[in-house]
Amino acid sequence: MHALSAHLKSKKGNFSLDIEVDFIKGITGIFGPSGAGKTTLLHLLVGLERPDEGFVEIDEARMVDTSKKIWEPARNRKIGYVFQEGRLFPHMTVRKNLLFATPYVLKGKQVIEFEELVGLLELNDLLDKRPKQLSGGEKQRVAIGRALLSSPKLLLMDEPFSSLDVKLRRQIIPYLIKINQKFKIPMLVVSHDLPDLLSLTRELFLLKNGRVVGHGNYLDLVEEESMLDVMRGAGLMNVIPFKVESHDQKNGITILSNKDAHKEIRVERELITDCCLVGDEMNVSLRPKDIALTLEEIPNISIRNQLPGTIIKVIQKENRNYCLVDVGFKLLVSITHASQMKMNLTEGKKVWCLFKSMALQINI
Ligand SMILES: Nc1ncnc2c1ncn2[C@@H]1O[C@H](COP(=O)(O)OP(=O)(O)OP(=O)(O)O)[C@@H](O)[C@H]1O
Repeated sequence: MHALSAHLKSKKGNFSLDIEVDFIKGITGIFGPSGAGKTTLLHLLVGLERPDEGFVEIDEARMVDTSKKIWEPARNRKIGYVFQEGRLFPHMTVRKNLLFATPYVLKGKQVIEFEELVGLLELNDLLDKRPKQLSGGEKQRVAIGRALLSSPKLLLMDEPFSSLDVKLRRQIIPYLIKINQKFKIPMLVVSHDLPDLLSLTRELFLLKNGRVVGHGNYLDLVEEESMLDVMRGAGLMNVIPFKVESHDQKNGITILSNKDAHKEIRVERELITDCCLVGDEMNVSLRPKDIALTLEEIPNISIRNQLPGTIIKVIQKENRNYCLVDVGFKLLVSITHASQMKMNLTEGKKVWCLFKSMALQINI
């Protein structure tokens, strides 16, 4: 069963949108440069704009079909929508804002408990305040809570993290992942910040000029030169799932392991006992420019991580080249054109990827 299936066409001035989206479950990211049509797409799905042509189907039910003159208003679509700027009711307290959508939920059908949600989003101390007394980040947390309390079949979020500081992102991102896994609410998240989006999901739709130019797993998409171009300005990043294997207090390091890879891989990170226990799973970011390539392993060097791999793709850009290296999972490495020429880095070549333990950033 498809959570969402839609094909929409819309024209606004010089801008035309013609987009097909289809997904079943999990979290899907929508990434694209400013003006690509991300917000317009969400508006069309949720019912804030009418398409010139097309359909929207949620859990196999047609919400919009221009050929059959079907048009369900937003309130019937069972879509939770978190606006870019939150958009709370200014005259209501946080509690009333949160509870606003719940009367629509049939008794006994509500899947998300108010108390549990308030606790997880840290809204307890805010319940009696009004939106104007809240910071941007607090408003956003309330907006996310309100959307979830309507027990939607689908949750759409437009730049949900833009006003949150790093600490709150770290709290909310794992919560959204948990919500998605626990309540099976599929989510469509729009962002122009790639590292943020990749902390949530690697399943992406890439939008440009009102069209879908790519759809699939981030690491497969970066292999396509045209898609790499769409993503390049937005902070290309490796986001790798790891598990805390052990903490070595004596040497001040934490060992992380990745068992999703086609071979077991261990890396070292500076000790991270403050946030993570043995067994915890997390996404770890590693910037392509923080990885060096060598043609052999280097003993007696302070760089703690050296992973052998094979170059599967070389992408040449003006003054910066990219190598996609299979080390068990795919790593995107950025190198200068001069290094590529000097080391004769070509597809199929065996290399070692070197990165300092400090280059591994714990996202969540
Ligand atoms: N009412 C309108 N009339 C004419 N053009 C419009 C109108 N609203 C939006 N547009 C144009 O539609 C295009 C898509 O806008 P949209 O807000 O969907 O993009 P976006 O990808 O969400 O961008 P951003 O990341 O900057 O929010 C833009 O070129 C915008 O100028």
